Parts: sequence; structure tokens; C-alpha cells
Amino acid sequence: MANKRKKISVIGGGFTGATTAFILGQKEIGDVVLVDIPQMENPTKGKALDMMEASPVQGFDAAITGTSDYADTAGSDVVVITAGIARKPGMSRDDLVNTNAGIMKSVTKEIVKHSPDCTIIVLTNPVDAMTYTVLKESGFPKQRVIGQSGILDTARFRTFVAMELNLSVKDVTGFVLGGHGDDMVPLVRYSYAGGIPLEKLISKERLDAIVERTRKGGGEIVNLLGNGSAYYAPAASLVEMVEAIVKDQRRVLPSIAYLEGEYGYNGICLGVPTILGGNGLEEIIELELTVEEKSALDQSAESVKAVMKVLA
Ligand SMILES: NC(=O)C1=CN([C@@H]2O[C@H](COP(=O)(O)OP(=O)(O)OC[C@H]3O[C@@H](n4cnc5c(N)ncnc54)[C@H](O)[C@@H]3O)[C@@H](O)[C@H]2O)C=CC1
Ligand SMILES: O=C([O-])CC(=O)C(=O)O
Repeated sequence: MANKRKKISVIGGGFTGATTAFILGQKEIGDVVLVDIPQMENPTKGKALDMMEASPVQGFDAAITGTSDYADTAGSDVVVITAGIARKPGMSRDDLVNTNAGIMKSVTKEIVKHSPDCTIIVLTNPVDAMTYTVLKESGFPKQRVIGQSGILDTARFRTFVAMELNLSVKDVTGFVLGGHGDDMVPLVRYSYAGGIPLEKLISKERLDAIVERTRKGGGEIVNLLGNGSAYYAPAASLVEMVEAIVKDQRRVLPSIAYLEGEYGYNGICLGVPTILGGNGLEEIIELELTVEEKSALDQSAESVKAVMKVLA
């Protein structure tokens, strides 16, 4: 008898995809199908089998399989896209746009064909523009195509604040809006440690430095790794989104959403606070912004629009 566990497909079995598959399995969020190109079929099967062989030791029940055949993804509840190229030192995320847009179009056709009712979460960079590409190519409603950036950017901010104050990361909350680029907008005004506004605990000068480090957080890891980009924190961020959807949690989490008038933008995908639940993106939360915050968000939205123009 077939089991009733949720089915999650992860397209791209590289660093972020494989790490995401493993965490999804460890947390028993569902069965996982890891998909890569035919030339990578054996390594992908090998990674999946290796993860399965960790399950008796760690004590988790989840089938994790590797494949290059999209038929194996049929009927997925959620599909995560990590396929594509990653940047190297000296590159910006936007340098990846042409190659990755082509990959988005081809993988989206397959996803839609085999899982017409799924929710798609995009990770591939430049992620705001890639989320837009997948949305258009899929023909899905905007509730079922979202992108990941804000959980990761907020996690970096929270990490740096916890390091600064020598406090548990569990007590630090943050809020990062905008595109996933160096002009993203960490909203210090909406960030707390144990309910206390950060502005009461950290000097303006140190907070500015933390905001700047957050904005460049992806590049910091790229420079340290030398041949690829971050994957542990990105994978953990994807898993939080998948879990919110498959467990219908209605979590308040940032995601990249298609905007139709919210925050004054139309027809672009941008990181905003959202509610994620069983229907995918259930609501976009509109916050009041100060003039400075809105102008920083405008600048970030302009950067996303400039990348989207390349796609047109
Ligand atoms: N939005 C975000 O916050 C983040 C985005 N990223 C982005 O995620 C993407 C993946 O990063 P990594 O996993 O580190 O790269 P990676 O190079 O380790 O893995 C990418 C995988 O995609 C596969 N692939 C390429 N074309 C494919 C296709 N047509 N179908 C299926 N699989 C295909 C490759 O064979 C490779 O295994 C990059 O674009 C990176 O910039 C990475 C971290 C954070
Ligand atoms: O920096 C990159 O290229 C990968 C990424 O988006 C991140 O780690 O934030």
C-alpha cells in the first residue's frame, strides 16, 4: 500500500539541493525526489541513497530518491528549484541571469506537466527575476510560485546580532525586505532581542555595520568558499518554507511574491512579509514604512526591474 506522506521534489542535486533534501528527510517533512540532469543521474542517485542510509542511524522515516526522470516527481505537493549555476568570487548574482533563465524555463515545463497542483519554491539566482520567470512559464496562480531570500537574509542578520550581543539566536528576530541583492532592506525598526527593540541594545554605528554585513552576506561566503556559494543556511531556509506549506502552518515568513500594487509595485517579484500555509502564499502583509525605508525599498525594486529587463 502506498504511503500517505507528502511528496517534495527538489530540482538540482548540487550543494543547495542535496542539503535541502537531507534536512527535509531528517525532519520527516515528506518523501523527497532529488532531480538533476541525465549526466548527473548516478551521482544524484548516490547522494540520495547515502542520505537514506543515514536514516536508521538518525532515526527518520523518509524515502529519498535520486533521478533524472521527471516522471518520478509526478504528483509532488511542493517542488523546490535549485537547478542552475552559482556565482564565483568577483561575480554578482545578476551575472547568472541568462543561463539560469533558460534552465528555469525547461525545468518549469517538466514540473507543470507532472505536478500540475504543486506549489513551486524558487532558490536559483538571481532569485527575484527567476521567480518571475517560473511564475510566467508555469501559468500557475501567484499563490503557488514563490521565491526564497528573506528567511536567509534575516537569518544572517539574526546571527550577526546574536554574535554582537552574545545572546541566543532564538531570542533575536529580524526583518529583511526587498530584492536578494546588496541593496536589500534590513528593517532594524522591526527587529528585536527578547522583545526589546535592537536600537535600545546596539549603537547606531554597530547596527549600521551589521546591516551592511547582512547585505553582503552571500558574497562573504562566496569569497570564503572560493568555488561556489552558501548552502547550509539557504537549505535550512527552504525547508522552513516547505514545512510551513505542507503542514499548513500559516507562518509569518518573508518570501518573494508577485506584487500587484502592494508596496506600490506592479508586475514584479520582490521579497515581502507573507503568510505561508497550505495554499502556498496565503497573504502579503503590508507594513507602514518611513520615507527612508520606502526609498531604500524603491532602490532595491529598481535593481530587480533592471534584471527583469534583460529577460524581456
Ligand atoms: N536565493 C537564495 O537565497 C540562494 C540562491 N542560490 C542559488 O541556487 C542555485 C544553486 O546553487 P548550488 O546548489 O550551490 O549550485 P550547484 O552547482 O552545487 O548545483 C546546481 C545543480 O543544478 C544542476 N542543474 C543544472 N541544470 C539543470 C537542469 N536543467 N535540470 C536539473 N538540474 C540542473 C547541476 O547539475 C547542479 O547539480 C544557484 O543559482 C545559486 O546562486 C544559492 C544560495 C542561496
Ligand atoms: O550569494 C550567492 O550567490 C548565493 C546567495 O544568494 C546567498 O548566499 O545569499
